[in-house]
Amino acid sequence: MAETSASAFVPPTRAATAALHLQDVTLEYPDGVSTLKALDRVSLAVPRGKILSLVGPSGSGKSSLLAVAATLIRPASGTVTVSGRDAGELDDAGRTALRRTALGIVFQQANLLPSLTAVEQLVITDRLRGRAGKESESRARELLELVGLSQSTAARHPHQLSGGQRQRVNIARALMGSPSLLLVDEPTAALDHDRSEAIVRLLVAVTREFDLGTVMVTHDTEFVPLTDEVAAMRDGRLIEHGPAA
Ligand SMILES: Nc1ncnc2c1ncn2[C@@H]1O[C@H](COP(=O)(O)OP(=O)(O)OP(=O)(O)O)[C@@H](O)[C@H]1O
Repeated sequence: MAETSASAFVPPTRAATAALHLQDVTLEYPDGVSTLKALDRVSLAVPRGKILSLVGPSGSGKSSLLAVAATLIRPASGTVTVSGRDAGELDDAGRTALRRTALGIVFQQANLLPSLTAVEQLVITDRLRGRAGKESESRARELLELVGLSQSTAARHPHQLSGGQRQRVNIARALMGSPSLLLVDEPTAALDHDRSEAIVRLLVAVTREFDLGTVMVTHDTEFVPLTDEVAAMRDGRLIEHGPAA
């Protein structure tokens, strides 16, 4: 898939509909007699069609931000809006539905089911959404091809795939639900230099292709300039946010 430039034009109306909008989000954990602020009044918007790198030292709050954006944890205060919907106004069932329809999550470990082929890993997510049939399988095959996996690779089980191929299956699986927001946690942690670069380039390409807002937590600052924006965290606070280049 052809990659477009990082400065690709985004029409103002589309840019105005953020895939993710955090406003004054604070998340606290109990810490002995006091509380620890894992997120301290974080405000951040990620427009559709853009990929943001989230960087910062260990313990700075990156995973906490992803968990709040994924609506897996409710913040103590502030608002989390995914694709125009305020997650704070939804009950558990509403948040689960939001995750299934608007969110794609790529965890650091692929967490693929050992007994399923690559194509089956994608099809099963459609079954969980109450969809099934031939259409699911053809969409799964298309997505696997789009992320660079051949039809024969699509028929393999996880133990027959390389780390980079497993990560590609992981990304394709996150795209099955046609999300508007893609959250990616350390996608290159287990990969060598060239495979890491290829995965970041792939994330940039799918961000464009599917008009996603993508947040990628990364320690690999070398590949940050391939993305659109960078946000840096320290001690639960967003200390910098601007163009990645
Ligand atoms: N479940 C929890 N209970 C208590 N404290 C937590 C919990 N999860 C995270 N923390 C604390 O919140 C802070 C932010 O942690 P978080 O995992 O978000 O950081 P991070 O930037 O993702 O770190 P890393 O790069 O090491 O993954 C840390 O001080 C951490 O110890």
